[in-house]
Amino acid sequence: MEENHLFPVFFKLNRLHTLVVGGGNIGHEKLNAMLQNCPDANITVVATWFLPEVEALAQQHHTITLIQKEFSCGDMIGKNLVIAATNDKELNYTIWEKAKCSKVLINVADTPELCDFYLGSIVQKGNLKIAISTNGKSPTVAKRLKQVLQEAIPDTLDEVLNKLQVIRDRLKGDFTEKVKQLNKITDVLVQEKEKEQ
Ligand SMILES: C[C@@]1(CC(=O)O)C2=NC(=C\c3[nH]c(c(CCC(=O)O)c3CC(=O)O)Cc3[nH]c(c(CC(=O)O)c3CCC(=O)O)/C=C3\N/C(=C\2)[C@@H](CCC(=O)O)[C@]3(C)CC(=O)O)/[C@H]1CCC(=O)O
Ligand SMILES: NC(=O)c1ccc[n+]([C@@H]2O[C@H](COP(=O)([O-])OP(=O)(O)OC[C@H]3O[C@@H](n4cnc5c(N)ncnc54)[C@H](O)[C@@H]3O)[C@@H](O)[C@H]2O)c1
Repeated sequence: MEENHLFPVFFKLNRLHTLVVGGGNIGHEKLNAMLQNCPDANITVVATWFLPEVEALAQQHHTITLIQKEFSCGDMIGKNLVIAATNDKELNYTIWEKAKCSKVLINVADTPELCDFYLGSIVQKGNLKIAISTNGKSPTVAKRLKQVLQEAIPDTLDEVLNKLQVIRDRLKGDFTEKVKQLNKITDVLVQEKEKEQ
């Protein structure tokens, strides 16, 4: 079976500065995805025009800056991540070239081969977050799987996480002993599943 070699990480987008080039459908989709995960994400959107939905997001989130203009190399200065989401493939390629020169990580929405990272489909339940990737094979399947997992994971799991955090903070002993105790307490989570089988 083919393998997915992507390595998932969870970025703190309020501590980074992201540039999105393009404020149309895809710019909006990517902006929305970031804000649903991190409402105070620090994002600058550069585009020649913006969808009203993008303008509305900028109104709701004061950490979003919209700059109406054509992309220029200077836009890359001080950015950590870039998403190229214009409808101009050549321009997206130029943005990729500039990102490479500046050593900035880039996602080129219309060209997976040029992407340093993909956005995942995200399941959210309180403190729990699961990121899904299909290796770029089918974002639609990623979305469907997200819906299935969103339903299947009980809301009470967040209470479990909070209680475990209290226990974790109270546990005494050295690191190995703590890990042993936490594994013992949470053993029931896997035992229940084994009983069903
Ligand atoms: C997960 C999600 C995150 C997000 O964007 O928030 C995401 N795409 C989502 C939706 C979605 N995207 C597309 C459709 C239409 C149906 C279809 O094609 O299936 C739908 C479904 C819909 O909208 O219902 C079209 C599409 N997408 C890409 C291309 C380019 C290409 O493949 O060449 C094209 C064709 C453009 C064209 O044909 O013109 C590329 C990428 N899309 C990815 C992520 C990355 C791979 C993720 C993975 O590994 O699975 C990757 C590689 C790069 C990236 O964008 O980061 C989000 C789920 C939303 C949710 O969870 O609700
Ligand atoms: N990755 C994905 O999930 C995904 C999904 C569907 C489509 N796509 C691809 O994404 C691309 C964008 O599609 P769209 O529907 O958002 O297009 P769109 O026409 O809705 O928006 C294009 C945006 O690019 C901006 N733009 C164009 N030239 C510019 C310039 N010189 N400087 C600054 N901004 C400029 C426009 O101002 C506009 O905001 C398409 O190539 C499409 O194939 C990707």
